[in-house]
Amino acid sequence: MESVLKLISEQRCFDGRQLRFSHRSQVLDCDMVFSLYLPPQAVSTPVPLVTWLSGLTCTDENFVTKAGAQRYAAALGLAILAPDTSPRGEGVPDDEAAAYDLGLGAGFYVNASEAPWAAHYQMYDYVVAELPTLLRNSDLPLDFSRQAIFGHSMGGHGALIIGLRNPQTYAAIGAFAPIVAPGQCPWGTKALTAYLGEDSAAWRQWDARELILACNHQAAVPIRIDQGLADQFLDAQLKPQLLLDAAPEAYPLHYFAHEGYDHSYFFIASFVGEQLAFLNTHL
Ligand SMILES: N[C@@H](CCC(=O)N[C@@H](CSC=O)C(=O)NCC(=O)O)C(=O)O
Repeated sequence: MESVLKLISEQRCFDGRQLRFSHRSQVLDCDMVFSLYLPPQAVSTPVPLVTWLSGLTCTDENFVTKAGAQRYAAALGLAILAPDTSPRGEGVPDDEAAAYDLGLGAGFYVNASEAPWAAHYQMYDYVVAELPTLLRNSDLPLDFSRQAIFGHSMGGHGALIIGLRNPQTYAAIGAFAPIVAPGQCPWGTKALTAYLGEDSAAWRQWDARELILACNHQAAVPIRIDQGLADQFLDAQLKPQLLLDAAPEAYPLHYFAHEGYDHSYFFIASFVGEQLAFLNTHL
């Protein structure tokens, strides 16, 4: 049977393979592209899968080209899946003012319920269900019984909500400078209002702070957060203290604050090895 995943590029990297695929997405109703790093170990055995979610304005390529994660993934024997951050293409709506924080490049990893977004902006279902199913149905050497998820900023929010809502799938969560309470920051309230409507009760299932307040701590998924203290978005958008205050003392939430680091991929590249090592201890 012909694969629904079309390989569009392949590069050798740290003795593994950096791959890029295109495919039709049914849930997003558009064509999509994603990246997948396979470490050298994948030649002989299925490897654990770590999903990376990028932030506002990104495609699948920002992480692949800027984070320097492949060196660590190769050493640890981890595959890294990097999806895009929103649906794209003809007919997919964007913000009327083409703002960077809504619409294209800003899917927020939620399932939109409001027009005109709902027809395409179903990024939660895409990341949690459709993309893993496509990978399972391919012949790629991935071990789906060992998965973790991490991300940056909007993607850190995505990793937190997806990991917290699916403890049976993801063994650990990592986040760089995440939006921890989208219902309490300008980026989040703008996006959730557009995608989910004015009623903030509908936002709770998409808000990491609300999820950690409500979660069953017997099934707590370990979390590592890295946050730069020179991050330009720290006080207005990210507000990590809201999550730290909401989590019970016993929750396995490990928070690392880093003096002098900003919001950029230079920060991510500086600590991606530590994040992957943390995720790997739970796989
Ligand atoms: N253009 C905006 C800021 C956009 C930005 O900083 N995007 C970050 C993620 S922010 C949260 O989700 C990012 O990862 N950018 C891509 C990159 O390669 O750096 C502005 O100017 O304020």
